[in-house]
Formats: sequence, structure tokens, C-alpha cells
Amino acid sequence: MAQKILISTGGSGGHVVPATILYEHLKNQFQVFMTIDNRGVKFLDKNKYNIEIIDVPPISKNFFLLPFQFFMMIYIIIKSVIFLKKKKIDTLISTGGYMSLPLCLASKILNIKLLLFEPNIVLGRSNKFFIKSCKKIFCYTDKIKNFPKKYLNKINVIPALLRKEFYEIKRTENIDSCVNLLIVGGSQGAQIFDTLVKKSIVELSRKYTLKIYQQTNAFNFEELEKFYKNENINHSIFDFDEDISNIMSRSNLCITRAGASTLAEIVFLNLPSIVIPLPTSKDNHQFENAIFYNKMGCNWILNQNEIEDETITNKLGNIIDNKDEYLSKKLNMKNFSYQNTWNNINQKITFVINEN
Ligand SMILES: CC(=O)N[C@H]1[C@@H](OP(=O)(O)OP(=O)(O)OC[C@H]2O[C@@H](n3ccc(=O)[nH]c3=O)[C@H](O)[C@@H]2O)O[C@H](CO)[C@@H](O)[C@@H]1O
Repeated sequence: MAQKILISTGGSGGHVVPATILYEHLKNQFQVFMTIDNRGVKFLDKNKYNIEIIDVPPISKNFFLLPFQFFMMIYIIIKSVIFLKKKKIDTLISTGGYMSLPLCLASKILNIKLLLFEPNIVLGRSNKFFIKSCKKIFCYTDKIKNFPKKYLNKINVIPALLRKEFYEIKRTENIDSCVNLLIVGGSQGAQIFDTLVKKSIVELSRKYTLKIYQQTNAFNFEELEKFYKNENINHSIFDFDEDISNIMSRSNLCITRAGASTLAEIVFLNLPSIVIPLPTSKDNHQFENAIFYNKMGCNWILNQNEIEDETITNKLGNIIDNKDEYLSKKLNMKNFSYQNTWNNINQKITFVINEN
């Protein structure tokens, strides 16, 4: 009988999107289930996956709520134990984050094989907590910061997880007559980008033909739309677009945060990018993610706190005018990504799951 695998996820798109990719990789060979919290549901199509909601409220820093949170956690752990037993789960794969804590603890209680997934260059806190009890951890490199040395042998390096459509879509083209600029902040957007880039875009539009693809949140949508209309700049604004591979493929330059999945996707599609890591990201993981690709010559990094009025205008202008650097970034990305194939990843993951 096929092994029963549970993928536990939730929170942001950075956790949920990889969970859906793991699901797609495994669904033909195993019986796969997924648990997700309420926050994460908006990042997937509920009808496509065998999902169960196990909601884990965010951990509050309010001291008086601690006893309540403690009992709540016990309740969710018991619920998780019952779920794992009822479904007869053989292997749990956690995509990290505090929402996976109860299920990971439940897998420990029941002695169920635990596999972790860490797409960042810094080990997440929840993954660190379970590193001792997990069997293996899937990472994109074996040089992970904050990783306990004695468990280094648990790292299983895989190429970055990408949705199937990324392998089917055409890679990005060079800047030719039009600059197709994608501005993207990760699954939750980056509100600061809206104000940070506006002025530069207006200035650049006087010199170059631009098409702007910009992600923003629902709150800013109308205002941004009005702004581009008034400035007569060709634009397409979106909130969370499931067909992002298509938008990326049509772009030829990008400004982005440094979420692990977004970076992997733009590198795979050879889209040269200015990366502005979120300065407040936990353990500065976004900066480390950006540096990882930067060392391979795949991006330009800007520090958000050092950005002044002209910084982005000058940077974009330089990139557009100096094609050598632009083309060398593209080539570096191409060389880095050639081993990333759906089958290669599939074999690596399946091997670990079947291992005793
Ligand atoms: C603010 C923050 O702490 N973000 C973290 C969060 O991911 P966060 O969700 O911010 O960012 P990621 O780039 O990892 O993932 C976003 C995913 O959403 C997809 N997408 C985005 C916009 C859209 O319109 N359509 C769409 O499909 C992207 O293609 C990508 O697959 O978890 C990641 C994995 O631990 C971390 O690396 C990020 O730093």
C-alpha cells in the first residue's frame, strides 16, 4: 500500500506555495494530505488539494494571554495527534513556521518520520527546534546559517522548488525596445515599494518606453492605478496573481524583496533583478537569501535604509544603459539553473521518503 504523507503548512505564500509543489511531486506515488491554517488558505486552490484546516493562532507577546495560549497549544497538539493517528500518516513534511509546531510535536509523540523543508539561507526557528528529531531537512544549499554543526548530515540539497508551469514557460527576453519592469514584494506585497519607486518610474518614463507590472495590496490598488493612469504609464497592477510565472516571463527587469521562492523563480527565468531585502525579516534571512544569489552574480542588492531619492532611478538607468552587466547576470542565472528540472527534484524527494 502507498505510504501516507502529510504536508503541514500555513502562514505566507512562502510556506504554502512550496507545500503545493511538494504535493504535486508526491501525489502520484503516495497518498498525500495537507494541513493548513486559515491565513494560508488564500494562497492555494482549495479544490486541488486534499486539505484539512488546523488553525494555529499567532503567538502573542502579551504576558496575560500566556496561560490561555498554553492551553490552546495543548488542545491543538492533541487534535494533531488524533489527526495523524486517524489518517495513519507514515511521514510528516513540515514547511516550517510556528503553525507547524503542533503537528511536528505530535509526530514526535507518535514516532512518525519527520522531514523538514528550509528554503532560506538561514535556518528558521521552528526548523531549528525540530532539527534533532527530524530524519532529513530539504535545503537549497548545505551552507545554511545558524545550522547546528552536528546535524549537518541531515541536510539534503535539492534544486529550488518551482511550480510546474515555470518549467513550461519561456525564459525572459533581453531589454529591447521596451523596459518591462516587474515590481514584486512576495506573497503579502511590500507596501513601501509603492512609494519607493513611483518617482523613479516617472523620471525613467521620460527617457525609456516602460511597461510596469506591479504587485500591491488591495488597499493601495486604486490609488496606484490612478497614479499610473495620470502619468500615462503603461501598467498592470495585481494583488496576488496565481499566474505569476506568466507575468515574470513577460518582464525583462525586476525589483523584488528577497523571499526564498520569488528569488528562486526569477533566477530560474533569468530575470535580472534589483533585490531590496526586508530589513526586519527574522534573523535577517532575506538579506542572506539575496547575498546567496548575489555571490553568483545573479542580482544587484540595495539596502532599503540607504535608498535616497535618486538611488533607484540611477540604478535602473545604469542597468538599462549598460547592457554588459545585465547580460552577464542573465548568463550567470542560466548557468546556475540548468540542473533544476522537475524530474531531478522528484527523484531526490522520493528517494528520501522511501529511505528507512
Ligand atoms: C515577509 C517574510 O518574512 N516573507 C517570508 C515568507 O515568504 P513570502 O511569501 O514573503 O515570499 P516568497 O518569495 O518566499 O514566496 C512568495 C510566493 O508567492 C508567489 N506569488 C507572489 C505574488 C503573486 O502575485 N503571486 C504569487 O504566486 C511567488 O511567486 C512565491 O512563490 O516565507 C519565505 C520562506 O520562509 C521567506 O523567504 C520570506 O522572507
